[in-house]
Amino acid sequence: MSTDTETSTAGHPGAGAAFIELDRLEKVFDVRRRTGFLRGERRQVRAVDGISFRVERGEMVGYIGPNGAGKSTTIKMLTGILTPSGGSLRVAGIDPSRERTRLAHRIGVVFGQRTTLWWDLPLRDSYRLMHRMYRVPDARFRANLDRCVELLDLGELLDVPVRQLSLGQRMRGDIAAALLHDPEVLYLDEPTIGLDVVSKAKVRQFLRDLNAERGTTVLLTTHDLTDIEQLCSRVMVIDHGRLMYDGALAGLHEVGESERTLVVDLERELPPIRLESEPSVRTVKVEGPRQWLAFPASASAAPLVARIAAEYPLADLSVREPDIEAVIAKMYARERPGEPVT
Ligand SMILES: Nc1ncnc2c1ncn2[C@@H]1O[C@H](COP(=O)(O)OP(=O)(O)OP(=O)(O)O)[C@@H](O)[C@H]1O
Repeated sequence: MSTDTETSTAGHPGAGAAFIELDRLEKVFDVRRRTGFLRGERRQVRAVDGISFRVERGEMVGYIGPNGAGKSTTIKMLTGILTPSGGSLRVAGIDPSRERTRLAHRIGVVFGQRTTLWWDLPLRDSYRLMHRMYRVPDARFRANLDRCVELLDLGELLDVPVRQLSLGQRMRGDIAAALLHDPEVLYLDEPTIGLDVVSKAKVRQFLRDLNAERGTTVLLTTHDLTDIEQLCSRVMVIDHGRLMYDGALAGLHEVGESERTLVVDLERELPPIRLESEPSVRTVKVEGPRQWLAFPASASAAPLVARIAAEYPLADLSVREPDIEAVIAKMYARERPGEPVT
């Protein structure tokens, strides 16, 4: 880990500054649009519109919102790729856009949709290049690589060119690449997108262990609320560049009145399920022996499943999580647009 003196004071709760600190951060893009021959108009897009928050060292925080909400723009400013138009920003006491190279040694980034690996090289060679680029001491590099190879199950893949890897294999390869230089903070942009259930579970378990064992701070962007549920004690929701909510996931479900759906397969076609003891449960759709029941996302599915199993001939069932867009749409319906809910 780094011996930088700034971090030793900046990272501790109560010592004044948080590990990541945004104060009324803004990013405005100038966009030109052609409206006709030799004619165009200029427009400003406020991608990030006065966002303030603090993240303490070792926190795992979800950063979610619909498409175009401003998540990637925030992460790009946190890494120093983009310079803010207004407000201020510090990561480990460093201003990212001014000292991007110094910060690069202390952060790791994974973009689910793009790879930082060399397409034509085997994973092993990409890692060797990163070893040189980040000037990681040999012993530390080997220890980090061995650990990632073991926990992310990369042993068989090290000599395979990146372009031949499946999406899940490539994602695990990218996560390892982001961690070889021992970053103190990891930004993950959709790390489980397109992965199957087994790969998702593997990635989530790895991130949990990383956070518990090394205290790595994690900021996670995802459209999958299960990622947040399983990894983050705190979630921030943004929309139209503004912070709409900052708190526990359960609180978000309450504020958004979001619902999960229980998909029930009965052994035969029956009238819509009615549970006298569960007034908050509604049967929203029936198709042959399959029925869809909506229930509050903040409630546990277990008692509901037990009731159905006791009263109906149950063949199979599954639970569907609400999607982020639906949760936020409901938040909008209740709150005035643009105002943080907490
Ligand atoms: N380089 C750019 N030039 C102009 N506008 C941009 C640029 N980058 C982003 N934007 C705009 O800023 C807004 C926020 O985009 P951003 O990529 O941060 O959203 P996002 O929350 O990451 O969305 P997604 O979930 O789709 O990745 C959008 O309206 C987008 O069109």
